[in-house]
Amino acid sequence: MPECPSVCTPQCTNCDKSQFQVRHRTLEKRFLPKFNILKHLSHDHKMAGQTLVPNVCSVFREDLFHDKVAIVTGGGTGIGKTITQELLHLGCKVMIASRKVERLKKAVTELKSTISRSSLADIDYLQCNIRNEDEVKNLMSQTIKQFGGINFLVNNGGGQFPSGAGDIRLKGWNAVVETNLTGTFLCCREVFNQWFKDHGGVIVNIIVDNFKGFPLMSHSGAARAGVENLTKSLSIEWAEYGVRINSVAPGGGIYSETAAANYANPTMIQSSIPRVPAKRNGTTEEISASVCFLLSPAATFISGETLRVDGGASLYKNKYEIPEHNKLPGYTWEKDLSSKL
Ligand SMILES: CCCCCCCCCCC/C=C/C(=O)SCCNC(=O)CCNC(=O)[C@H](O)C(C)(C)COP(=O)(O)OP(=O)(O)OC[C@H]1O[C@@H](n2cnc3c(N)ncnc32)[C@H](O)[C@@H]1OP(=O)(O)O
Ligand SMILES: NC(=O)C1=CN([C@@H]2O[C@H](COP(=O)(O)OP(=O)(O)OC[C@H]3O[C@@H](n4cnc5c(N)ncnc54)[C@H](OP(=O)(O)O)[C@@H]3O)[C@@H](O)[C@H]2O)C=CC1
Repeated sequence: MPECPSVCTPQCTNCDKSQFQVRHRTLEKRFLPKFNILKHLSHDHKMAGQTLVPNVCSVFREDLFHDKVAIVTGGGTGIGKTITQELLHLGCKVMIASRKVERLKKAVTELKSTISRSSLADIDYLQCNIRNEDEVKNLMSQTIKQFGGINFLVNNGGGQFPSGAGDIRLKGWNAVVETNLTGTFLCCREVFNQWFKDHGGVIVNIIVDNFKGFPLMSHSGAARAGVENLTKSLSIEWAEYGVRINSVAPGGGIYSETAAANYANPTMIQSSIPRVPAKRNGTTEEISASVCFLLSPAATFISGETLRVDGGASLYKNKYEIPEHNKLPGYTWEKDLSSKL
């Protein structure tokens, strides 16, 4: 066990681990190759009666976003939750939004307890299915009412299911496209119409590493390619209103329990490791840092861009193995003429 880098925090009331030890185990857990080992690490650690929330350790200065308001869709789980934690740590007020109220409530209770008394940070949640236009309109208007405006929108909510393209039913295709492309568009349009048009603001869209196609998730690959192009169009259309917009494309598999739970085989995300030059999955913290960078004044000259955060995976091997076959024969005039004889 390495030495605790910061002030030691209380012991867990269920076992004898310190908060730092638990944090260390949590990180270890992310990189275990065999998922079944997780059962040995799964009890809920409680510090002074509360479920443990790991310390945030941002590379950015603590007051960076102290006068800012952010909306993070899908902010109650996985990558979105880490982004929310880091924004709060940097003094931001954050509204998290998604479909499942229980998950949002739990995240708000956990994360509220991490905000120090001297901080201007605050967090609340709103139920919002980003596919529903009225709910998206309500998300923007309620956030403005509650926090006095909006500076940042992080379009993180999204997802898909794995399936060969030949088996995707229209309803499934529409569900994925409406979630990832239409949902992102609705959030962008509404934040622009209700606030950014008059006050400016910054948008970051979370997409995926689809740069070599996205086999077995073709619906999501197509929808996210749409978001990447939308990012470019809006960066031009809305520049004169003081709006910047960029995308972050996580790749190589970013481990979180909720992300893994979406796959029938929860080791699916780990299975991408051999195809990542960095030879590991990414962390939610690595995605969050990129998002905070793009939201920050360090990125005021960056707009319309997609930042790949993938340990080099998008430049390396495709995850899809093609079996040996002879179904795509070459064309020659000789063969063509002989077939006509
Ligand atoms: C097999 C190998 C694959 C390669 C794996 C590589 C892995 C490493 C790389 C990973 C990169 C990306 C990771 C992530 O994105 S992690 C985050 C994942 N999180 C989510 O995906 C959560 C959100 N997802 C969803 O909520 C849903 O998937 C969906 C977007 C579809 C939401 O739609 P809705 O709530 O409307 O869903 P419904 O359940 O009502 O379904 C509507 C129709 O969609 C079809 N469907 C849905 N699920 C499946 C499924 N599992 N299999 C097949 N079809 C599905 C179906 O037609 C549904 O309608 P019916 O039920 O009436 O038929
Ligand atoms: N983990 C990874 O390896 C990668 C993830 N990504 C993308 O990053 C984003 C976050 O994923 P991750 O944290 O890993 O996984 P999670 O499953 O934890 O996050 C998905 C989030 O999106 C929310 N969401 C889904 N559909 C909707 C909807 N219709 N309206 C509002 N919110 C919605 C979910 O909340 P709720 O269910 O409550 O609605 C959930 O909080 C996703 O867009 C994902 O596709 C991209 C590349 C790789």
